[in-house]
Amino acid sequence: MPCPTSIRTKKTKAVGIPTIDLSQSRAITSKSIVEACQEFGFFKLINHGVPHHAIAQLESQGFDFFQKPSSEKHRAGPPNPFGYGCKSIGSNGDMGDLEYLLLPSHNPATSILQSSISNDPLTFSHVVNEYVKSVRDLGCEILDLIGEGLWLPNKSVFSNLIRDIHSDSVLRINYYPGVQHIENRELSTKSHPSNDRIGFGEHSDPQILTILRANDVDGLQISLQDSIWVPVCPDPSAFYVLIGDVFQAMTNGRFVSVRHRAMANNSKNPRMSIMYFGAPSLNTWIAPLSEMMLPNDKSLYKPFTWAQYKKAAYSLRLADSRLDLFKAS
Ligand SMILES: O=C(O)CCC(=O)C(=O)O
Ligand SMILES: [Fe+2]
Repeated sequence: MPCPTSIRTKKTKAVGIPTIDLSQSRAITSKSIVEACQEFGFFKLINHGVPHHAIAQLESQGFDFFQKPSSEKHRAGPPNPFGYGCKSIGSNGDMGDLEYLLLPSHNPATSILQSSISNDPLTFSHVVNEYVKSVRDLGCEILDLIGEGLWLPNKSVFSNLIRDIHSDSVLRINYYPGVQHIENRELSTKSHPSNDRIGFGEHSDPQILTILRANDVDGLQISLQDSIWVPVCPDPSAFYVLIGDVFQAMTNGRFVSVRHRAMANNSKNPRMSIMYFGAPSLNTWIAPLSEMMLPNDKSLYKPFTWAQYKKAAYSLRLADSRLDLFKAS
């Protein structure tokens, strides 16, 4: 499916995927980010200020790891809670050819894990820390802009959640091998790769927000209110921001957590996406902010801690609407 130049909103006007240019004035960016979060729960970010070398070095470390023989990669797994995983062992609705690395974002990975991922664990750890710090700062900036755009008395109310040293944020690197690899394997089972295989099934991210960066290979698709899947053109110089379920709950449904999926890779080149999932600490209570409610508004969600949400969310199938579990009656 070719990348569209425009998508339809629920008001059925055709607009482009919202693009936020962080080099513009704060007043303009904060207003456009809030609009994008309300309408799509998704936007593209350009002029984001994350140094090119921080991205390039992590991408290169990722490729070095995923190109290792399978037996070596499995030494860094299973991802319990951090390390290497592959979807052939997943059973919650996602399928296809996907490998991944899950890494902590506040405390460095254990040295055992680092040395099972890289032959140069010190460099690996330095590269991951530099990337995480830059992207967390970017996440705080976006959340502060949202606080300003919503005219909140404390504009840092959201960013403080991911600044917290106990924040449960994580870094995930997904790897979708190129078609050559798939053909070799599938030929032996006499089937052929098709254009509609799913790499990572439909879902919304449970956290506050996700900051995603991918290389120049198609794959990511977002679903709009009318359930049409819209392919997102790859742009390795940009980041994509996805609103998660916790943000939808804190804004009492004013922001929407975007449903998305990644198609299996039909390109010759591997696809690599890197996600920073910004999350509160496990014992943070999540409930709609009073500032998000008009006097007669009812809270749409029952309060929950992030630990409760995580546990409940991961017990469901990936595609299920997990926030429904905490709908107020
Ligand atoms: O790999 C991608 O582009 C998306 C993956 C994703 O949605 C996730 O890891 O939550
Ligand atoms: Fe996701």
